[in-house]
Amino acid sequence: MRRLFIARHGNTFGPGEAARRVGVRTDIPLVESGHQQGRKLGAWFASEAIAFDRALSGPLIRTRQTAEHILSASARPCRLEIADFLAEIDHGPDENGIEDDVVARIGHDAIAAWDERAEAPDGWIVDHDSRIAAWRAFLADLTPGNVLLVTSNGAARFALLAAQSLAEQARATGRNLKLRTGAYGEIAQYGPDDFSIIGWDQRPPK
Ligand SMILES: O=C(O)[C@@H](CO)OP(=O)(O)O
Repeated sequence: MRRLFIARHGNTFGPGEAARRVGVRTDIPLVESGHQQGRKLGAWFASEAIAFDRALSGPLIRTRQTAEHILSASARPCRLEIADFLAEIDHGPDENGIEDDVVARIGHDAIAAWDERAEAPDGWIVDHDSRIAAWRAFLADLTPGNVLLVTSNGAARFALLAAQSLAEQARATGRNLKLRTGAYGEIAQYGPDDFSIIGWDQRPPK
């Protein structure tokens, strides 16, 4: 069996700072609470005796820093691989825009379509088919073990659409595709299209 742990990086905005739609063109580091979230994920996986046989991160600094925190808490840390398919999307005219301004431009329904069905809002640059193809290529490797993937909110959701059994489970549970910062999803893989979503958007307990 293969267990996939798909984590979103920690916070990139400090207390009192307005959240912005940061994408692939906005490479900002974690803030202090984001470092704490990374350390917390690492401590949680270590406490659950989950060590990783493979670890991948998107190229952005926020994902790499989070992955490094997780691996440094591990009893058996593996090498961190940088994987382009885990890179964040491009928010087009909304890139690095304050969330309230983005909502004013595209509306709540467009955000809901993105979070529920990965339908990109007008102007965002998201190659839906290539993203699904890249996740499929990754899921075709059935080597048993635990794999950590640290990525961004816009990129992680395509995992749930890349296999029929995952998409069906996500639909059946009415699961929102989104991950909060410092949260992760766990997927068990038993065969080429035999998956079980164990959890999604869960954060380590307090
Ligand atoms: O939700 C998003 O669109 C972005 C944040 O604006 O996510 P991430 O920070 O994970 O790139």
